[in-house]
Amino acid sequence: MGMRKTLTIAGSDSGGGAGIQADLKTFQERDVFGTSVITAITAQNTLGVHDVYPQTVEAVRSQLNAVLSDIGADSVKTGMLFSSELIVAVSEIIKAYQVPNLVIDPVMIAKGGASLLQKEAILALKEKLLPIGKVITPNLPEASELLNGQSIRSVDEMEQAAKLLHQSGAESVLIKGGHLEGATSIDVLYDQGRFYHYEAKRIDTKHTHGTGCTYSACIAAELAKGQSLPEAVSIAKDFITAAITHSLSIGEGIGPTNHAAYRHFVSTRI
Ligand SMILES: Nc1ncnc2c1ncn2[C@@H]1O[C@H](COP(=O)(O)OP(=O)(O)OP(=O)(O)O)[C@@H](O)[C@H]1O
Ligand SMILES: Cc1ncc(COP(=O)(O)O)c(N)n1
Repeated sequence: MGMRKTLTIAGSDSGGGAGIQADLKTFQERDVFGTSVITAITAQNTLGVHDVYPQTVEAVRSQLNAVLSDIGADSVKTGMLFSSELIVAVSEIIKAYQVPNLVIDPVMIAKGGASLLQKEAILALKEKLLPIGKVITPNLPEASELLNGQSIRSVDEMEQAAKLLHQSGAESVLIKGGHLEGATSIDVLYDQGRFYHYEAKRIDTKHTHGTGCTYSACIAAELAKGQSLPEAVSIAKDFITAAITHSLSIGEGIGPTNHAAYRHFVSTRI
């Protein structure tokens, strides 16, 4: 069969904890061959985003064509897409190459508050990308934004929101509960008419830079290897929980998660 391949289409985080860097580190840990298309360069560290340099549509198209015309992909994840013109270009090319297993992480705002997606791009995300995705993985503020500001404050409301996002065109929906309070952190998956809950002890740490990126990258890697979506999310939940448990105090601000933690402390199973 050969090695499975996963493509990330995302922004570069010079600080190494989120974006393209988190994705490629995760792919390596999960034993898939990682390729990348960079949508924007961020000058970023643990204290925040200093600058954002979006790439041109031509630059993004060219990278996508280079990867997909030769190497191909068994799955793909999108992270920071920044603008509606980049979303439209990415959607068209993914569709043209019929890339399977698209995981959409609808990255909108960095932990420090910097905008990673222009407000007017949300419509393009909903209309162009959502309908071709296998699963969308919003956190609570992102799910609210996609549902025109509807508040989500409990697991029941997460279930309702997941169903609504499915009705608006997403095949499956994983809403992440990292932003809820409580002793555990619960994520809700709505897949093929069923709800799945993924629960882990809430870890008391400020070092959570790149959690969403790492989680969706792991889901994409597992889908590339042929896991079902509920199983891929289950493995990714264990992977991200280990990465947060052993997160790194690097820099003065919000440190990155530890991508090697699952391999070191939980399992040698791939
Ligand atoms: N303190 C924590 N302890 C345990 N699990 C957590 C914690 N914070 C987040 N998680 C888990 O990490 C995963 C990512 O969730 P989160 O809601 O943080 O995503 P996100 O906000 O998109 O991440 P990012 O801020 O990187 O974009 C989810 O599985 C969530 O439950
Ligand atoms: C390039 C890029 N992509 C995504 C994130 C979100 O990650 P986080 O919310 O953990 O800062 C980020 N900060 N930078």
